[in-house]
Amino acid sequence: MSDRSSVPAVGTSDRDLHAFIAGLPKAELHVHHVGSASPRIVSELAARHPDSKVPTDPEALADYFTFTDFAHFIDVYLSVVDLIRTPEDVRLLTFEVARDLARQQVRYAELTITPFSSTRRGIDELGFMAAIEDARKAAEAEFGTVLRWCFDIPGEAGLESAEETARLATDDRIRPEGLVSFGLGGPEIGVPRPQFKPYFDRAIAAGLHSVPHAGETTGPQTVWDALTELRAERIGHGTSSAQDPALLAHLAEHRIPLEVCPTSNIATRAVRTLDEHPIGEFVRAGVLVTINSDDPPMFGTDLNNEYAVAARLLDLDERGLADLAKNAVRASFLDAPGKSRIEAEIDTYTAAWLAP
Ligand SMILES: Nc1ncnc2c1ncn2[C@@H]1O[C@H](CCC(=O)c2cccc(C(=O)O)c2)[C@@H](O)[C@H]1O
Ligand SMILES: [Zn+2]
Repeated sequence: MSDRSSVPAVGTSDRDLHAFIAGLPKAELHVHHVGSASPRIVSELAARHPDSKVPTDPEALADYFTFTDFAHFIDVYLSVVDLIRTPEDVRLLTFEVARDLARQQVRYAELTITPFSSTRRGIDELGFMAAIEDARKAAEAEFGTVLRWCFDIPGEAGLESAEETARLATDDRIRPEGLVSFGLGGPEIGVPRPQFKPYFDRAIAAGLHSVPHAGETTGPQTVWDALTELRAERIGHGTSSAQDPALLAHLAEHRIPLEVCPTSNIATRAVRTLDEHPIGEFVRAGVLVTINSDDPPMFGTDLNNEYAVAARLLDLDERGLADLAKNAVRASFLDAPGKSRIEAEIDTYTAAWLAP
């Protein structure tokens, strides 16, 4: 544990809370595969494919990852998608993302992957699936971090992308063993959720959980649509739910967790400032909140920093942070023994930290 001898005995300094967070065992439920490519991974991929417009120098990359709005973010995101061209690129990305998660004491992560974006760029579908599975098994063996997949439809790419994603997620000859859920991402404006109902129905019938993004860049009706049409079990972001008290009450009553990604919402300009973030309203309404990082290097954050942001916005101490970490474990699609194991680890870690 860290050196805590120089901090006051009463209360907790920010430095102490950061150290607590850094060692806290965590689950990450909302993080995108390509959006997790660190500057180191981006540089390595860009060096493999020097014709790309993505800068390799970390300082230039920080500038490149400054977004004017959500549409600009998606443009930049797709330029990084363009760097992933072979199954070996996919394997490298996946394994290195797991390494970055493990360093933050993430024990379990559901990684959102958009296979359509890779197969339409010419990567062989079976090669793609073999690459993520190979990385998943190697990462679990080397780091002890368990990875699971959410395949998401990039909604703006149209129903063709929905059909392709549903096919890849439900065909027993193709779907990877680590797949647990089915999602929907990308811009929401002009991409109504109900049109994706048949694809979610197929995925749910194949045993997958429904976890669409909704209410990130449009109003609460999108969240209602995700619940009623797509049978969402968790909501990606759900930020605009705060505008609808009946929706908040519904989320609380039905124990539908929100995957909150505070820094992402500022970086994409979905929310103006952190102080205006509705996370406090969610908690006060009794909604189960989980803390996530979305596209951490692109937003200049990581999961530990998101917990620190949450601690500030919700005025949490160590016990409050441990409860948040347990929320994510409970809201995950990990099996019951796996959940109990991580929850026990969180309790043991917190008790040892707080012991006099
Ligand atoms: N905060 C976020 N909120 C929402 N989504 C986010 C977020 N972060 C990352 N994503 C990812 O962005 C993808 C978008 C990809 C997309 O729209 C698109 C459109 C047209 C063509 C193609 C193509 O591949 O040719 C792709 C989503 O599928 C999702 O996985
Ligand atoms: Zn997302």
